[in-house]
Amino acid sequence: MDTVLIEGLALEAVIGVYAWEQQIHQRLLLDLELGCDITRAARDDELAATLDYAAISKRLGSFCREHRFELAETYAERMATLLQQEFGVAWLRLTLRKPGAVADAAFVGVRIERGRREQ
Ligand SMILES: Nc1nc2c(c(=O)[nH]1)N=C([C@H](O)[C@@H](O)CO)CN2
Repeated sequence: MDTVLIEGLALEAVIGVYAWEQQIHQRLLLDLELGCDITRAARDDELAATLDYAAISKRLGSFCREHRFELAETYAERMATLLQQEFGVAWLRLTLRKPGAVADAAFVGVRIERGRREQ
């Protein structure tokens, strides 16, 4: 299966289990691998035949502006569902990092895979 990539997408979100975290915006970093057969897009040089990484990046930015959750897990799961439902993504691997959340770690976060990966 081919893959459309988005790496290091910086998102501003209200996230965190503590009350003070619900009062501020924090930066999240998102890496996405999106399963997609790019054969027809490449053959026809046609954006409409593939996943538009610019449109997806923009939509995820608006999603973060419209929602607030406590857990990284919740953001990850909800963004995966959005990608499946709004963009028809059959398989995805999503890594969500929360830089600076743990003082001695460069990143903390979650990684999930959803859907069935075709060969
Ligand atoms: N598995 C998780 N653990 C923790 C989360 C989380 O979202 N998932 N969040 C926090 C706090 O919000 C933390 O990021 C603030 O320092 C703690 N553990």
